Amino acid sequence: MEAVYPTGRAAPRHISLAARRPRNNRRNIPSRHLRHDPYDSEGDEHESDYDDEQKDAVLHAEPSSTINQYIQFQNRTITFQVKDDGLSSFSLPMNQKKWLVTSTFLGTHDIFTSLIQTARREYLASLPKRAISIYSPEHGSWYKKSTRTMRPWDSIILPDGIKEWLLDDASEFLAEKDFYAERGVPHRRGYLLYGEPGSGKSSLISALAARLKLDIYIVNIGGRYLDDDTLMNLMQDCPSRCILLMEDIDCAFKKRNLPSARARHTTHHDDSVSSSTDKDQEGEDAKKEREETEYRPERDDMFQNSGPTITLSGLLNALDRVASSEGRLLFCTTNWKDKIDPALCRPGRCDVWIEFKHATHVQARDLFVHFYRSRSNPTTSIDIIKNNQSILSTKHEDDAELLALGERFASAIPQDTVSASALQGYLIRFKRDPHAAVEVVRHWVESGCGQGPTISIKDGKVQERVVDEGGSSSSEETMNGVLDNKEDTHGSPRDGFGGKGILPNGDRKVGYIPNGWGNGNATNHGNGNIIRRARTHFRSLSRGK
Ligand SMILES: Nc1ncnc2c1ncn2[C@@H]1O[C@H](COP(=O)(O)OP(=O)(O)OP(=O)(O)O)[C@@H](O)[C@H]1O
Repeated sequence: MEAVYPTGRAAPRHISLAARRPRNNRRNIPSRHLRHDPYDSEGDEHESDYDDEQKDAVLHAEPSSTINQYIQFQNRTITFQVKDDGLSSFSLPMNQKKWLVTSTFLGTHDIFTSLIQTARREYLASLPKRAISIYSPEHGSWYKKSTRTMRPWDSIILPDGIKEWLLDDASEFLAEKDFYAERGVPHRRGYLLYGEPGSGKSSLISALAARLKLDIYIVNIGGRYLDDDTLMNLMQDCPSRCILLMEDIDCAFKKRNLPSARARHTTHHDDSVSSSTDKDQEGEDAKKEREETEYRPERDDMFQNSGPTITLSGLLNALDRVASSEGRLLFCTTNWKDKIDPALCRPGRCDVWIEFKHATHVQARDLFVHFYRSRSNPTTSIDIIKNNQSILSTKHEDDAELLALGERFASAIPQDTVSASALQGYLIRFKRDPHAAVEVVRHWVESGCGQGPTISIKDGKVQERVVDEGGSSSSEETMNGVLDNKEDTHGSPRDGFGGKGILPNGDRKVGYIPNGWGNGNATNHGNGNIIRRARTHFRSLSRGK
């Protein structure tokens, strides 16, 4: 819908709204015709409202062409009248243009602008939002960087009802604007999500944004081109009803001083799992640790001197000032809570602290079930492979079977030692074969849960990390060696894995399952088919299928 203001007249009493037919089912709204007030208390008047997904919407706003219609708006009567453009009735419908003429008495054109804005806001609010927009600062203003498909809420698997609690809390906060106003309390709420990497902090924020239909404004407070004034302006321009995200907040003011790689490693796995005596691995850990904590003068100085940076007090001011947008949800994330200045996460700034840990048994099971359950039909498990045949399971019993497999999978995962992202990475290797995923999970756990890449490509060579019965080893193939080797998926020595791992009976060694680094301690399950299937999946992955 386009607002066309009659020109050459002061304070026009009527205004024409041209209702255009959508081209390719897309709505074309020239946003420059509408005023944008970033401080509008309703808040969503950001021009981003004309996002791609919203252009798809078709607006039906045609009253009868024979009868005038009247509405009351802001204590004025507004008349609607449809007029055609005078073209012959023989012209094709797509060439005809209709005009929706609105008029009122004793008013100014402002009432029409207000009417359009109100109608648009209510209309957009009623649309099912299919994507969230991500904004970040550029040249001191917010710019839309991307549009993300909405992450399904049920794809986030957290223990103890955390996500349900968060949803309730955030929804209640958004609905209580008046409650805050009556008590003179700034309508702002802050959450600190802290804990293990890959435990779902960012994913939860995306899913919450999708669920509450909020866009995300990400500010990297450690950014080189951000100073206190710019940050203040950004906070003021941030619309109400949005999520303001500050990731890795511990990195903002100090040089990050990571604990040693070894310390990190032991938090991921219990001693029995992580007590690998693999000297190479130890050497690599030590090297990595040195690299991470070493002081590198040129690099640090370069960053410090290359542009303005924000100060802690600048950040606190920006968050607290009256001008700072109301109704926004602030989310700060960190892997190292203890490194954050207490002033930043005190109540009023970060009111709620949520700890994220490695996966519990229940989480591991639910992640498994969710992963293999079809999205389109939650009671249908996809393509479960049985006896080397791919079948589509549709019965409810299969759900029970999936749950039983999930229990077996979870029982192999040590409690609170493996991140949800590591579990997800493991399951992706067995995309369509939950049975294989269950069969070999113990070996994956024993070998250190796949720390590091499973495949690395360096100097034109594909290096696969495999675990052997005798301990860790790796095999190398040239790119051609792997890619040329297409005919065999059943254990020929020319299978792209160096021809190792064949047992006398022709089965694969279990230790050759794609499982990651470290000492395998693998044993033979005597289930060659499972192993072959696992390897076939793995090979497909390595070919990028
Ligand atoms: N609890 C979870 N439920 C579902 N998926 C998860 C969960 N935790 C992690 N994942 C998956 O792992 C990946 C990484 O998760 P995410 O980025 O949310 O972790 P994070 O805690 O923000 O990590 P970091 O602290 O390193 O930024 C995502 O692809 C996500 O799908």
